[in-house]
Amino acid sequence: MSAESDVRAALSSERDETEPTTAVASRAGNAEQFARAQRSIPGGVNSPVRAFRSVGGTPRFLVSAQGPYVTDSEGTEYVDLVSSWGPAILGHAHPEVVAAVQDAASRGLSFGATTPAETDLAELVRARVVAGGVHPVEKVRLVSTGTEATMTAIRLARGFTGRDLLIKFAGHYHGHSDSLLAEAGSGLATLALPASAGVPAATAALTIVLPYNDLGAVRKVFAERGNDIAAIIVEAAPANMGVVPPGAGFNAALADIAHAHGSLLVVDEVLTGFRVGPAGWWGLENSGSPVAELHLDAPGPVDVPAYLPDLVTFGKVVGGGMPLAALGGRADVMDTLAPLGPVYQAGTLSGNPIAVAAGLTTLRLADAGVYAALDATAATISSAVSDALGGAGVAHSVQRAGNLFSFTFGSSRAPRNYAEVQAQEAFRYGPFFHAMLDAGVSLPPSVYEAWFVSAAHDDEAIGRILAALPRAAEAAATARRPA
Ligand SMILES: Cc1ncc(COP(=O)(O)O)c(C=O)c1O
Ligand SMILES: NCC(=O)CCC(=O)O
Repeated sequence: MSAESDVRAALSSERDETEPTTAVASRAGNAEQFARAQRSIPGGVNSPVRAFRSVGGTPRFLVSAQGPYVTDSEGTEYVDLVSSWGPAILGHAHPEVVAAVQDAASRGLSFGATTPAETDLAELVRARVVAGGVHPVEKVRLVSTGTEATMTAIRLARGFTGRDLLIKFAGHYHGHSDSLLAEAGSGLATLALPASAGVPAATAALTIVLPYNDLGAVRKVFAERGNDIAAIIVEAAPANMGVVPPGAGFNAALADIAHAHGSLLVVDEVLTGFRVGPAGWWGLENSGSPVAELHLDAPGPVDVPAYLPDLVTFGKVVGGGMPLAALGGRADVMDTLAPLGPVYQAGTLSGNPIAVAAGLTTLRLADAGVYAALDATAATISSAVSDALGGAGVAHSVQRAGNLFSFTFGSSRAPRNYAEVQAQEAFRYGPFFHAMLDAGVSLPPSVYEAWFVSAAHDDEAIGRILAALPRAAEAAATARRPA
């Protein structure tokens, strides 16, 4: 008997009767997997957005992913429009990224010490975030999740300004730290949770939630409490209540208002950063791109004033599919972080060498051709979905922010804030989603999430999506409002 089979025998003698072996487990179907997962994991998921709660049915248990496809434990392949919620811009398991990860792993999984490669990544982030020769990201710190990046950014803003109040916008999601969960988008929107239990009232009271795209509301709060406000935090282009692009000049006005009161502007590019363009949404807004394409509400090209964020947060693409995120910004603010300054932030796995290798390789590969492919694929798919819905008589609007897009049902008027998003006929999405899934296309399991394309979505993958649309649109058309 080999040592391995000894260990297996010992383990199986301790195993409870219902617990399958790994070999059986990986062959079991999705329903069986879900039942098993729910016995050991709350709700069977490690992040609520995976739970299919708003669309119903059984989550697919994925075992592999390659290019534009994911494969579940039943061996069914799906064209993937979740892309790991954003990171997979090159498609899944890009060979060069996998090779970089394997190479890094062979040299050690984690050192808990400084490495040359993490400086390479910090330099690359600084260099890429540029418009008109201006680099707003002067210094960078690497962390492991987007949640940590925004949590650290607001602590830093509070420490730097010596003020406690924060402004966030309804429907924006910045991860799950206590200060940022009020009226948050993403899974809280999907589950219709106004906030999270467990956040102390005293903490929640320091976050002022305002309606999005409403500068009057921002000006009013600053007029009343401007001297106590540490920062405004805003999704660069919101994509966690579906996609709701900022009105023309909105972000620039936020910067002006904050700066006029000695507050900071924290622009959250965890989702948009290095996905919507090489320099993120800030880069698009400030690089002379045709503004009408960015701000769908604008009648034509608009002269959007340039603005500078004080802090910017990154996640998802910057880690190339590994747990890595970052915050960066003004050197004087960033240097308030320990060990130089009094604001503490740390992490056993911060700047993990394998994650850094994945992020560096992904960013190096994400060239102009990749962004052109993402934009073209997003345009093709979003127009085709809109045509199919229109053909089936489903009133809807398409929202786009660069290559991010989503749809709202029930009206052709594009929503501009969370209240307008919530007023839609969300019940049409579940049947639409399941018709797509049955046809082998995996969409985000919530109407409140953006769709994510990759540069690996080729004609074959796009063809499969287009072929699935007529029946899905029909399913949306015939959906009935729940009693
Ligand atoms: C805009 C934004 N900020 C922050 C986060 C939190 O990132 P993470 O899930 O890595 O904690 C997300 C997504 O999850 C996001 O979309
Ligand atoms: N747009 C929503 C997310 O990216 C969140 C992913 C997660 O919380 O698992």
